[in-house]
Order: sequence, then structure tokens, then C-alpha cells
Amino acid sequence: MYPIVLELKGKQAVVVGGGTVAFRKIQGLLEAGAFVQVISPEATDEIKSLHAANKVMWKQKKAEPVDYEGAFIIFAATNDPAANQEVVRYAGPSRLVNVVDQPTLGSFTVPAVARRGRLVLSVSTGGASPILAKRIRNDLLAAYPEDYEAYTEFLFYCREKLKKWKASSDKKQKLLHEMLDEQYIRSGEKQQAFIDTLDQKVT
Ligand SMILES: C[C@@]1(CC(=O)O)c2cc3[nH]c(cc4nc(cc5[nH]c(cc(n2)[C@H]1CCC(=O)O)[C@@](C)(CC(=O)O)[C@@H]5CCC(=O)O)C(CC(=O)O)=C4CCC(=O)O)c(CCC(=O)O)c3CC(=O)O
Ligand SMILES: NC(=O)C1=CN([C@@H]2O[C@H](COP(=O)(O)OP(=O)(O)OC[C@H]3O[C@@H](n4cnc5c(N)ncnc54)[C@H](O)[C@@H]3O)[C@@H](O)[C@H]2O)C=CC1
Repeated sequence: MYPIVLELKGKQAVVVGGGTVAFRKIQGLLEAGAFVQVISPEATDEIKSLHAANKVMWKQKKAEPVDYEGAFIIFAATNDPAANQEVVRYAGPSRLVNVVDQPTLGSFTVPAVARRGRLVLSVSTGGASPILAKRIRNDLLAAYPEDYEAYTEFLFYCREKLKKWKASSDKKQKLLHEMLDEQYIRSGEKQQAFIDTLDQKVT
């Protein structure tokens, strides 16, 4: 297994199937900014609402090979094992394919994810127990509370600024470590004070 973080903004994702599992995968895709097409003769009310709100495109039919053209990432999420196998066959060997009922047929599995802005914590149990993955995700959400959203935005701003600073790498390293001081996690005021000092140094 080799974990990566995919950039899906504006990329085309095809989800075959319109049930509760498909809906969960769709939610993750929308959070990542993907353009989602759902191919399924039936869909849950939640998926229908997303379609009505133009958040996803829903083709109300069974999947055919033509549906995968242009897809960057594909989910075989029907309740029909043969239909899911067919998705894999037509997608070909060089595309990202997730298969919800026969995971080894696909090229990747979906972890449980805790998001705090730029901080993305993902948990996989290699198929041992999705419920354990979910539980550990919830533990991580408690350990890294909402403050981390603003905090990681602060760190991102400061690091981008420091990258442009024409100073010695020692000086940069010192600040890169200083900004990790615990005092900055919860205090917007302290973050702002650090930014102000940095803005004076790096113009
Ligand atoms: C291999 C993988 C492939 C993939 O889907 O990518 C896979 C496969 C299967 N899941 C099954 C069942 C369940 N899956 C969940 C939940 C989640 N499943 C997710 C991922 C994965 N599931 C991948 C591995 C992840 C890992 O290794 O840790 C999560 C983490 C992410 C997500 O789906 O977004 C999401 C929780 C996060 C959230 O809620 O956010 C629940 C619990 C629930 O629904 O509350 C149950 C019922 C309990 C049980 O069975 O354990 C079955 C049997 C189906 C059947 O019985 O027919 C298979 C098929 C098989 O194992 O062969
Ligand atoms: N990976 C995971 O996280 C989990 C996987 N599963 C597996 O996922 C499968 C799907 O689960 P649910 O979403 O709960 O099922 P569901 O019964 O709610 O939905 C199945 C959907 O597939 C559609 N479908 C059937 N044949 C199709 C075809 N040829 N082309 C396009 N769409 C088609 C149906 O119209 C329906 O919308 C289950 O059979 C189970 O084995 C179940 C729980 C978790």
C-alpha cells in the first residue's frame, strides 16, 4: 500500500451506483472539489438532491464503457458484483479505480478521513476493519480540534512568506520551528503578532 494525497479540484470522477456507499464516496469527492458524474438506474434521495442542486450530474441508466471516457478516477459502487467487475474491465489497467465490494480488483481503497483545513489525516486498516478506521478517525478529530484549521492556514501563510525571504537557511529554520510553538495553536492574536513581525522582515 502506498498512500498519496490526490489533487481532485476540477477533475472528473465517475461513480457507478447510486446507493448509500456511493453517496459516501460522492461526499468525499465533492469535499475535494471534483466534478462528479453518477451513473445508476436508481439513486438515494440524498444523491437526487445533489443532482437537483447541480452539485453532481446523474445519468439515470446502467453503466456503459463510454461513461468512463475522460474519467480521472472511477468508483465501482453498485450492489452487483458482476457490474462492479465490468467497471474494472472497461476502465483498463492505468486508471484509478475503487471497487467497494471486491477491493483487490481495484487500484486503491478509500481511507477514513479527518479534515482540519489543510491538515488531512487519513486512516486505513488495509481492509481489516473499516469501523476501526472510522473510530481512529474520530479519535484524531478529538486530538486535533477545529483550531487546527486556522492554525494550518497560519502555518501555510508564514511558510510561503519565509520561502520568499532572502535570508540564511538557519534564520528561516529558526522561524519555521518557532511558529510551531503551542501558543499559536489556539490564539488568533498571537498568530497575527507573529505574522506582523514576519511581514516586517520579509517585504
Ligand atoms: C476495502 C474498502 C474499500 C473501499 O471502499 O475503498 C472497504 C470495503 C468494505 N467495507 C465494507 C463494510 C463497511 N464499510 C464501512 C465504512 C467505511 N468503509 C470505508 C473504506 C473501505 N471499505 C475500504 C477499506 C478501509 C480500511 O482498510 O480501513 C471507509 C473507511 C471510507 C469510505 O467508505 O468513505 C468508511 C468509514 C468512514 C466513514 O464513515 O467516513 C462500514 C461501517 C459504516 O458504514 O459505518 C461497513 C460495515 C461494517 C463492516 O463490514 O466492517 C465491506 C463489506 C460489505 C458487505 O458486507 O457486503 C467491504 C468489502 C470488503 O471488505 O471486502
Ligand atoms: N466499501 C464500503 O465502504 C462498503 C461496501 N459495501 C458494499 O457496497 C455495495 C453497495 O452498497 P449500498 O450502496 O449500500 O447498496 P444499495 O443497494 O443501496 O445501492 C446499490 C446501487 O447500485 C445501483 N446499480 C445496480 N446495478 C447497477 C449497474 N449495473 N450500473 C449502475 N448502477 C447499478 C443501484 O441502482 C443502486 O443505486 C454492497 O453490495 C456491499 O457489498 C457495503 C458497505 C460498505
